[in-house]
Amino acid sequence: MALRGKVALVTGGAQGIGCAVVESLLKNEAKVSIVDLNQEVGEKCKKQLDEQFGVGNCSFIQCDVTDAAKLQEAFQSTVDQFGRLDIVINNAGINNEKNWEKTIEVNLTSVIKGTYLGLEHMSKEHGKQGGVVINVSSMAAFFHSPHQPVYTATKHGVIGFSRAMADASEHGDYGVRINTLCPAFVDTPLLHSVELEENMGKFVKFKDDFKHRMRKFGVLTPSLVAEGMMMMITDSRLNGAVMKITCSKGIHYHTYEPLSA
Ligand SMILES: NC(=O)C1=CN([C@@H]2O[C@H](COP(=O)(O)OP(=O)(O)OC[C@H]3O[C@@H](n4cnc5c(N)ncnc54)[C@H](O)[C@@H]3O)[C@@H](O)[C@H]2O)C=CC1
Ligand SMILES: CCCCCC(=O)/C=C/[C@H]1[C@H](O)CC(=O)[C@@H]1CCCCCCC(=O)O
Repeated sequence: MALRGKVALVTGGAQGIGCAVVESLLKNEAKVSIVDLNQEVGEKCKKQLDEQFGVGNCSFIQCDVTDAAKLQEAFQSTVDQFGRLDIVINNAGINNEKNWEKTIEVNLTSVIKGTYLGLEHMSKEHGKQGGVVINVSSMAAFFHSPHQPVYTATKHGVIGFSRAMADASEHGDYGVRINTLCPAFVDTPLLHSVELEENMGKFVKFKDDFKHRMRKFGVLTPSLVAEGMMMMITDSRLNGAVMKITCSKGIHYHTYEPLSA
């Protein structure tokens, strides 16, 4: 599955799921722009990937995705450096019920902005060649919980927005596929935030329920999530798809009732 000649931008690409996806993209010969808030981790990630895949195949751009101007600059810098844009993965996300406004900004507002910026650089309505956008939601959009009310809301929103935009792209002949990824628990640093009062506020008292669900449902590896991501990137039939990844069923898709006439 060569992606030679294709260019990808991954937000939150410095660690966790994003880093696993960046590695998969590089393995398949894409060029990748890593966009992440964390300067130290991002530079370390790029150094490791340069050693593994050779210099010149990926770039790191330190950027807070909630800073609209910086995010726009990151997209433009990617196109300036690699000459085009074909794949956008809006992956950056946080889990903070105390600063819940920030959670909405990162997990939903910035996914919307990243999708629109992707269309600016990929859509046929802008004279571009087309492409694919993958927005990262969560199984929290299907199994709500008492300790992540705003995180849950943002992940519901990602699905609704992405499916509506997929329809808009089809009706508007944008040539851009827009799909959603919904992993269950994944073994990344984000998972540990549920233990912290600074993240969860008053909801931290529900952390035992969260940990019970982790034991019950299991914890995925970032590499399996990256495998699902690559499937949605390369399968040109998929637009408006909602991929679920769980320990019990692996990689599968949510099916929706067809719109009644
Ligand atoms: N870990 C899990 O159990 C699950 C995670 N997800 C989602 O997957 C996505 C990735 O999460 P993980 O890899 O687990 O988390 P992580 O915390 O390991 O990585 C997230 C990355 O996003 C970056 N980031 C955070 N805020 C940012 C901002 N404002 N601007 C730019 N970069 C920013 C961080 O620096 C970090 O490198 C998130 O959207 C998360 O909600 C979905 C389901 C399960
Ligand atoms: C706290 C940051 C990481 C959050 C990871 C995430 O998205 C968790 C979602 C759980 C939510 O908090 C409540 C749940 O039960 C969600 C996980 C649901 C997994 C269902 C698996 C079902 C199956 O295997 O059949």
